[in-house]
Amino acid sequence: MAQRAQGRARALPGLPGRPLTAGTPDRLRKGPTAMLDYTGRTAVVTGFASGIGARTASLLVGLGARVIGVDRPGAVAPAELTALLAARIDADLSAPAGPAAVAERVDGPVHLLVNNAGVAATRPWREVLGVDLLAPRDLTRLLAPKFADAAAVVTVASQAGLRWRETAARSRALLAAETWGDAFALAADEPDIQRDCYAIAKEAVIVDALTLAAERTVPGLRANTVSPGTVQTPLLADFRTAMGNEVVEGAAAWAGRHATPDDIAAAIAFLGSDDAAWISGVDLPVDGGYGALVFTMMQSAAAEEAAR
Ligand SMILES: NC(=O)c1ccc[n+]([C@@H]2O[C@H](COP(=O)([O-])OP(=O)(O)OC[C@H]3O[C@@H](n4cnc5c(N)ncnc54)[C@H](O)[C@@H]3O)[C@@H](O)[C@H]2O)c1
Repeated sequence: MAQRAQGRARALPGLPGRPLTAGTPDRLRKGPTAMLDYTGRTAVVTGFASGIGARTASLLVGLGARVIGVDRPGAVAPAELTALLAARIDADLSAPAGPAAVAERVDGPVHLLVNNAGVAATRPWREVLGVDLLAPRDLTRLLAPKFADAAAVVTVASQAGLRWRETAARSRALLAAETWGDAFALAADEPDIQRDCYAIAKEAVIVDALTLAAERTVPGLRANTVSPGTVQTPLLADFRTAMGNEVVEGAAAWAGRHATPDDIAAAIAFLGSDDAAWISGVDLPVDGGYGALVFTMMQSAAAEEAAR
């Protein structure tokens, strides 16, 4: 497998600051007993045309997977990456017909679904709730009949969803909405949801994975999320607009850099692999430790407050 991966490694058009390479990073090439063996596995990656999704798709191909890439109609993907895919499905995941079309067109069995497509709060709140929350929720369930016996879903959440434990009741209410219209109606009455739509969508996908793991709604499915801090992708410019440069650069200044798409793709590939067979219902922060810093700062602030 490692040899095959090595054979496929070649340069793809770059993402900011780093060439995109189809293949396995050196640190993952460990010979015939290598971890992360995706030989004979099929993975569906949404938002594959750019950033974290592009890197994840190329890494999974390098690890032996048959990868089906999903992105919006007209999304421009590196041609070399598209050539490595088993199939590309064009679907707009900002409307309920999107996940339904993907589930219909995917040919299974599917071993891994990576719900990665996402937009920032620079977009209208309905679009953010659709792409970042309702599409992953629906696609995971609609693909259920096509999942292999032991399958995994990894959804890309965010450090912005850090408060998911405190806000789980709101997340559950959104997740319980039968139709997208019902979810939008709920949000229409809550200015908070509209204002913080990105963070709220990410909190909810973490709670959704936890619920899938606990309730075994889709039998045999392991469900996990990864929560990146800031990542050097085209979306970072939108986060600068939505959150302000200071917030975006603050985390990177502390950690020494933004994450690269490689950092996130490696975590996704691990959680999706058989090597993570006993891991389900976990949100994995991939943020250089920044979340830990925020937690300890909050603890200190609470202790100071209590001492007053
Ligand atoms: N970049 C960061 O700093 C960061 C931080 C935390 C979490 N994330 C999350 O990582 C994921 C990937 O983001 P990225 O940074 O690689 O961004 P990106 O913009 O490079 O990639 C996002 C991909 O999603 C696709 N997409 C967007 N709307 C879609 C739609 N309606 N239908 C189908 N596909 C659609 C885009 O075409 C694109 O290919 C997102 O879920 C994002 O929220 C990113």
